[in-house]
Amino acid sequence: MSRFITFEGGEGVGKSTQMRRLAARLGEREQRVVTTREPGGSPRAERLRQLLLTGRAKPFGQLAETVLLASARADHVDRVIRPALEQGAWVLCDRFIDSTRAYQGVLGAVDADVISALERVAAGDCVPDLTLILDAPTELGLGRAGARAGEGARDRFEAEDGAFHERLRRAFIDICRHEPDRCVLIDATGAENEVADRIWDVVSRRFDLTSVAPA
Ligand SMILES: Nc1ncnc2c1ncn2[C@@H]1O[C@H](COP(=O)(O)OP(=O)(O)OP(=O)(O)O)[C@@H](O)[C@H]1O
Ligand SMILES: Cc1cn([C@H]2C[C@H](O)[C@@H](COP(=O)(O)O)O2)c(=O)[nH]c1=O
Repeated sequence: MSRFITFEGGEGVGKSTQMRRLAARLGEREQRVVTTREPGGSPRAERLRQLLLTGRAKPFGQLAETVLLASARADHVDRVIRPALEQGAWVLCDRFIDSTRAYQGVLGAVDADVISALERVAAGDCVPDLTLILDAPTELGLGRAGARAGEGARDRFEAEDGAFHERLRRAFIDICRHEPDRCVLIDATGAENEVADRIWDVVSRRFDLTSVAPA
């Protein structure tokens, strides 16, 4: 059984934090875990991440950015995700296909057929078994992200206005509604421990780990 879990949601909701928490919990149960992220995750894809997040690719337009994201994803899947799954590891990934659907598809108005075609080319059969969509009021997520980065260090999406982030939140909720078997909406409000417990509840039930005690 492959175990590919992705973390999705708006800016600053706690995806990276919760991915680390879940990795630690799985590690305590002697599971082999690979954590990774998008855009990036492999050396070549990390170079494309720099282009995208600094805004240097922005003048080329939304379609070109979407193609760059797909190129980065193809390398990441081929070199990191698929090999790890084939070796029996759990793969936890901070953002994946749903971020492209939400940011480039819904917010960027790139045609849904183009997004789907690029998704098939880049990810192929590497579809997540479970996607945790972390949801919180946008001001909470942006506040957390701002406190972490300092105002001057926001990336180009964090710097978008409130309406952008509300639409983004709605886009992720809609994705969850359309794919209820794969996606689970997680209440990301409250303390880190509380959110981690909500996630563990979902993961341990889904993958039958409720009776596996920490080593
Ligand atoms: N439940 C929580 N309560 C308070 N602070 C939190 C919580 N979860 C995460 N944080 C803090 O909020 C900040 C953002 O968290 P994190 O980087 O995990 O979010 P993210 O969703 O991965 O952000 P981004 O979308 O920018 O990648 C960090 O400083 C983190 O320590
Ligand atoms: C995978 C992916 C990501 N993005 C955007 C979303 C975020 O603003 C950044 C990544 O930054 P983070 O701090 O690592 O969350 O990239 C996107 O627009 N499209 C995508 O497919």
